[in-house]
Amino acid sequence: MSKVYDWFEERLEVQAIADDISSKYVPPHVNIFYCFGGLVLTCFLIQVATGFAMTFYYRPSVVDAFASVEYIMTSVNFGWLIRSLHRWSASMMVLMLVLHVFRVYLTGGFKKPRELTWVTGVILSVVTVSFGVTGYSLPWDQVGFWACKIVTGVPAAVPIVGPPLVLILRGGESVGQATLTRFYSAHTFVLPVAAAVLMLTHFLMIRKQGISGPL
Ligand code: HEM
Ligand code: HEM
Repeated sequence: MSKVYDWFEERLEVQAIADDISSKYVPPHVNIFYCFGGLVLTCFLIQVATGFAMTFYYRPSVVDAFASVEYIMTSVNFGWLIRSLHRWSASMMVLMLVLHVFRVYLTGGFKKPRELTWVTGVILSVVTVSFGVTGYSLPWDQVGFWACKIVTGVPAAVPIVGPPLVLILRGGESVGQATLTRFYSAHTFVLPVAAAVLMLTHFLMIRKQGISGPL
């Protein structure tokens, strides 16, 4: 065992990493409410795993989407469980996020020097809501279709930049295949990459500064 350790230590200086991890202690004022951020991350990881599993069967076409979700629910082994987990954990992620923001706000965790952690958090909350909005339309059922029509129409109220923004979101004048393709691409590629990068930044800053002090 020690030979294996020495081999890695000589090449990668693993002891320095172990020292860094084991030299940090949880301060006494940290209580159960400080778990909410980690719970948001846990929900996100469940979403990645169950969402990835569904991409094997889900078909992002206006003709096939609904039938493919029906197939996931009735024929795929444990498909009903995987989809239900995805649905429940999506709601839990938003709930944990709200509670996390309450904790940070009420303990003053956003104050100097943690402003940038708060800013990455604000962008993360927009990304999380966008996950929910795009995912909700993917089954292309009645609620999903009309939600998509309403949500993509909202920017039209903004002068000048609004109408072109609607075109970009819909991929055309009306909601159709181009819109579903865009929502699917956003839901399973653009947003996951954005979330991963933002979370890494969020965590690196928290790691560097340590948790905020007691009230
Ligand atoms: C996907 C979303 C998010 C994840 C995974 C996440 C994760 C975390 C984790 C694990 C911590 C460590 C302490 C704790 O858990 O309480 C933390 C701290 C923090 N988060 Fe988040 N967070 C997210 C969203 C947000 C949002 C929306 C905000 C604010 C608008 C925010 C602001 C902060 C700040 C300021 C800290 C440092 C607090 C301190 O040092 O006391 N985060 N976050
Ligand atoms: C890499 C990450 C993800 C992948 C690959 C993924 C994939 C999918 C797929 C294929 C569907 C269509 C199947 C269905 O409608 O049941 C879906 C639906 C959905 N997703 Fe995701 N997803 C991911 C992350 C997320 C996250 C983080 C959230 C929430 C904040 C979320 C919320 C939803 C919602 C609400 C639905 C609709 C569920 C339903 O009506 O059954 N997804 N996702």
